[in-house]
Amino acid sequence: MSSPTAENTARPAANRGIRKAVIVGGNRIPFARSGGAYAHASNQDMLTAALDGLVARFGLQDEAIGEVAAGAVLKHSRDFNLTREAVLGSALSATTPAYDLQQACATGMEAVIGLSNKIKLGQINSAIAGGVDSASDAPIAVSEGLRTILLDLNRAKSLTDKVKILGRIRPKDLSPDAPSTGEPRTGLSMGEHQALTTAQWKISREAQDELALASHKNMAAAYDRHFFDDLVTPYRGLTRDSNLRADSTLEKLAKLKPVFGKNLGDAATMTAGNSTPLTDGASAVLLASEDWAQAHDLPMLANVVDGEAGAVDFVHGKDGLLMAPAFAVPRLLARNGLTLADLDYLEIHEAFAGTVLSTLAAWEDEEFGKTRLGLDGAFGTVDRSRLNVNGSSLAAGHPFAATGGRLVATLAKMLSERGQVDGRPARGLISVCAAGGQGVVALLEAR
Ligand SMILES: CC(=O)CC(=O)SCCNC(=O)CCNC(=O)[C@H](O)C(C)(C)COP(=O)(O)OP(=O)(O)OC[C@H]1O[C@@H](n2cnc3c(N)ncnc32)[C@H](O)[C@@H]1OP(=O)(O)O
Repeated sequence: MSSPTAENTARPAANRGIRKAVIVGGNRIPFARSGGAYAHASNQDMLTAALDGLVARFGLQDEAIGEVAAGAVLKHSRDFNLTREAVLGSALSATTPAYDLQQACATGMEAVIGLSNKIKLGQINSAIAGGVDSASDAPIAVSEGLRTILLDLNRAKSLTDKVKILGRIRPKDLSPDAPSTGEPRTGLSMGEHQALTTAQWKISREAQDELALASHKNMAAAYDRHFFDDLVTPYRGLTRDSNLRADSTLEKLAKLKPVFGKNLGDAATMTAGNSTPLTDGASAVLLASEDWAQAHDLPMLANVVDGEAGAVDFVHGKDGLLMAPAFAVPRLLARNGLTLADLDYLEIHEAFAGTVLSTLAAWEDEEFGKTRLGLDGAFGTVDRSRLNVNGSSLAAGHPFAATGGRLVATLAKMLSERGQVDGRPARGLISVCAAGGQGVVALLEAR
C-alpha cells in the first residue's frame, strides 16, 4: 500500500495530460425495499458499509484515496457532509478528502464522471464514487410554526419563559412536513409525470410488463450464476436485493392495478410491477489511474471514456420529466463518433418501464430525430438483446443516489468479461434520468 500522503503527490504540471481513468471495481449492499431489512439503518450506516465492502475487496485498509464523492437525495440536515462522515466511520485513512454531491437519481453517475475527469487531468490518482438513499429513514421536517417555537425555546433563559413558549403550540403545528417524490414546479410525482410520457409515446401495458419481467428474470439468473458475488456484499441479513422476484410472471403482472395516471383511462398502464419500488441501499465504485491500479496490483475492468449531462424543459415544453437522456445520449455518441449500433451493452436505468420504452420510442421516431435532435431521420434502434442484460432497477430496486454506482460497477464487469469485440474493446452506455428534468449518461469501454 502507498503511504497516506502518496496520493496527494502532485505530478509536475508540465507532465499532466489527459490520461485514462479506469474502473477497478465496485461494491454495494443488497438493495432493500423500504421499511424492510434496513428500516433502522441510516444513510451513514449504509454508505459506510458500501465503502468497507470496497476496502475489504481491494485491500484498501488505511489507504488514503484521492477523493471520495457521494451523496443522498433524501438527506437529514444533520448529515451536512454525509460522505466525509462515512469515510471517517470506514476503514479508509482519515486523510481521505470526501464530500457530498447531489444530482438526484444521477448522483452516482455525476460522481463517477467528475472524479474520472480529475484522474484524467492528473489531479488525483484514485477515487471512490458512491451514493446512498433511504426511503425508510426519509427526513421529516417539522412545520414552520413548530420550528419557530422550538428555536425560541432554545433561546429561552428561564423555566417560566420556556413554559410560556411551549403554550404557543397549536395542533396544526404538529403536522409534519413529509418528503415526497413530487416535482416542486408541477406538484406531480415522478410516477404521474412518467404516466403522461408513457401515454404520449403510446407505450402499451404489455410492453411495460414484459420489460419488468425481463429485468427480474435477468437479474435472478445473474445472481444464480454468481455474477454479483464480487459486486454485492451481504448486509443485515440480506444476500440479494429484496425486491427481486424470480417467480414473477406476466399473468401476475397483468393483474396489478394502475397506480399512476389513473385519470388516463385506457392509457393508465403503470403499476407497482412496472415501477421501481421505494428502496434503501448504497453503492461505491473504485476509480484509478492506470499507474495507481498497477502499483496496487488491482484489476482494471473498464475505462470511463466520456460523460454528458442533459436537461429538458418539462414545465413549458412537451418533453417528459424523465426524457433528458433521449437528448444527452445522441450528443455523447456523436462526440465519440458512435451510433447505437456500435454499443455492445446499454444500461438504461429503469425508473419505470415506461421511462426506458419512451426513450427507445423517441429514438425510433423520425419526427423526433428530425425536429428535436436535428438529424436526417430517426436516431436509431436499440438491439434489445444488449439492453439491461443482467436486470436493472425494476428488479434491484432504486435507492435513488445509489443506482449510478450499481450501474457503473455492473457494466464495468460485463465489459471486462466481454473483452474485445471485432478487434476493438467492448463498449457500453449508461443512461440515467433524474428529477428536475435532467439526465446523466456515460460511455465505458473494456480494457
Ligand atoms: C428520483 C429521480 O431523480 C429519477 C427517477 O428514478 S424517478 C423514479 C423514482 N421512484 C419512484 O417514484 C418510486 C415509485 N414507486 C412507488 O411510489 C411505489 O413503489 C408504488 C406506488 C409504485 C407501489 O407501492 P405499493 O403499492 O406499496 O407496492 P407493493 O405493495 O409493493 O406492490 C403492490 C402489489 O404489486 C405486487 N407486485 C409488485 N411487483 C410485482 C412483480 N414484479 N410481480 C408480481 N407482483 C408484483 C405486490 O406483490 C403487491 O401485491 P399485493 O397487494 O397482492 O401484496
